[in-house]
Amino acid sequence: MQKLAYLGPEGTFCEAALRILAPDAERMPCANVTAALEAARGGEATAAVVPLENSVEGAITVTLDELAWGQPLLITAEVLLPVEFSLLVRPGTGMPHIKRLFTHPAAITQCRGFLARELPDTVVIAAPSTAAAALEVSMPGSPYDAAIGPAIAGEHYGLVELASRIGDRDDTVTRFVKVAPPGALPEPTGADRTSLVAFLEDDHPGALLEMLSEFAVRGVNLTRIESRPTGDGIGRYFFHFDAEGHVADARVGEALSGLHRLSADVRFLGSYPRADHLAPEPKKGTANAEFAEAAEWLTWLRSGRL
Ligand SMILES: O=C(O)C(=O)Cc1ccccc1
Repeated sequence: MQKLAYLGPEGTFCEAALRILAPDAERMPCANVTAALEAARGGEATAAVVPLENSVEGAITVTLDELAWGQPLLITAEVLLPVEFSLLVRPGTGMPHIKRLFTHPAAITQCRGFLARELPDTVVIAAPSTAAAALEVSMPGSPYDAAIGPAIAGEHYGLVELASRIGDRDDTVTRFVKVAPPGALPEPTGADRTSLVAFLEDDHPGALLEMLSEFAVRGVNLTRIESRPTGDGIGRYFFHFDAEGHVADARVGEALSGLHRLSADVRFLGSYPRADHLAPEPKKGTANAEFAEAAEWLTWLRSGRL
């Protein structure tokens, strides 16, 4: 049976995502994203499930950075989870009692409107996860008066739901990914996504444009692009790309070869089925059969037997 490390403790959104991806897996809750990924790297877990991006706030940067550095891991699956936030308190706590609130930074940014409107004077403190915050608030003598998290975390830790659906938008979706040590890639399904990281070999005008052109000229659509600091000083960045298609697709494979020619430092983060099952229609001239036909034509030219 597979054992999946995830951002714990019990009751996180991450656990809900894991249950969708692998209902029968053994679960290994971890204190943070780094620990979950380390468990997958070290073999204590088969794989890890971690949050990657959010439809309102964008990237979960700790995940992007952890995947870019250290021992390589490959994304093998993704899931899109609608997230609903609840305000969770110990029984007997009312709104006026909430002086200190504890929750995950992604929940803080997605409940900004509610916090400004209903709890303008409350001090908001970042927690390792929503369920870690709920667990902490449930402790007698906790320095925190409330948590924001999934209703299920409130139930699990004996808290009361003082308000529900407090997110700024009620259609917020978080994308979680399953990552495993390098191994066989998931088969192409026709509706896939490929993730990678590219470091600039030398900084010059148009360096990013050159990278983007590798995708553009082959009709590969990007679904996410992110720049992250390398840590080597102000102005030094590397890039995350999510592209439509599978590395087994000629257009994606050729775009990756093109990137490799531009920069020796390209980290492949996997090709895996899209959770939304959207299968893009390849642009004219970029289908696998068209690449194969063009390669045959080139072989013929090179043979000189015109
Ligand atoms: O803390 C959690 O429950 C998580 O899974 C991370 C998170 C927090 C807020 C929105 C989406 C994911």
